[in-house]
Amino acid sequence: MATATFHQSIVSFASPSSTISQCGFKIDSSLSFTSKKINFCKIKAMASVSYNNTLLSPSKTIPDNTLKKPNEAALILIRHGESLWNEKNLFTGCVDVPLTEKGVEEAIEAGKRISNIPVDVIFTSSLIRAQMTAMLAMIQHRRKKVPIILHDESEQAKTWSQVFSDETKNQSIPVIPAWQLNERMYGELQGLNKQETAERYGKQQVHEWRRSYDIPPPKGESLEMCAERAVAYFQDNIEPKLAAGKNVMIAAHGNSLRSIIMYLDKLTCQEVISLELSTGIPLLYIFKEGKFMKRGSPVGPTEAGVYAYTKRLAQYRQKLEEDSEVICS
Ligand SMILES: O=C(O)[C@@H](CO)OP(=O)(O)O
Repeated sequence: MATATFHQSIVSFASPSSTISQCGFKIDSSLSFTSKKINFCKIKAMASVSYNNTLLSPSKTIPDNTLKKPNEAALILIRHGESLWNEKNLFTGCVDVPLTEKGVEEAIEAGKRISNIPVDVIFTSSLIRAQMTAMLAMIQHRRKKVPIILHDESEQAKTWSQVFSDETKNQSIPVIPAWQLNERMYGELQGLNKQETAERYGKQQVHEWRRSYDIPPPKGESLEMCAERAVAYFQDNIEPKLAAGKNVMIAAHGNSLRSIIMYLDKLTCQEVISLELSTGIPLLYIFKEGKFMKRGSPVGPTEAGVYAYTKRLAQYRQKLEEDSEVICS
């Protein structure tokens, strides 16, 4: 399948897992998503209209790097490094667990791989494993700008975290946490061991909960429901930044990123099922003239291939264009 071939070198296997805490929404209200079926084909059409509109007024800011050209911006996606529950093979979802030592190393390694790619703004989920990953990765960056988490949960939080030097602000990168980028809420599976759950309910059932597009785990979110909030957030808050020429990094989770990649790569509901993301592997896209172009995953900061549009990717893109009529049900 095209998806599997394409992602061969940059993505891999499912990892372990997760509980409830800071999803930013209540289970009941999240379940109301089920009634609103997402139609990616429709979203795609709407998105290209808005890209075109936005690009009529190019960015006014002067880029401070060589990669950026008018109407062009880099987008880096990174799944958090291994978490303590990944290590224990527990369903994690929105439970807020930190990285393991290996996860810390993965984040640092990811940072080295992207250390030559400019980053103007960082979006993370509200979960610590994504935030740790973003911070550790940025410490490796060549520009040595300081990533600073923006706290806008209250007026006081905003006021008390103000910076009063323009020079210092210039040497900083805003980090915007958003619950919409959180991992898929795994409902009553959170905290359960994946292997034991498969033994109890059957491999097939657990595979369906984990990888089907529109079947939610008990009292949790399906990928479709996760996509509904993650893609909407991406369109409303991240695309405008890219259209304005800002280079963006997103540190998030296996499933919130799978849904965003589904949107960026125009994957069908069938194709996204076989898309797996490894922990701590950065993926680079170039946003240009209203389109997202996948550039692969930098193996090292100077890897030439990252900056070229490879034949394989071109063929994949062509196939996606040919298949663009596929309707997601
Ligand atoms: O447990 C989870 O939250 C996720 C990611 O680790 O697991 P899965 O691979 O089943 O999507």
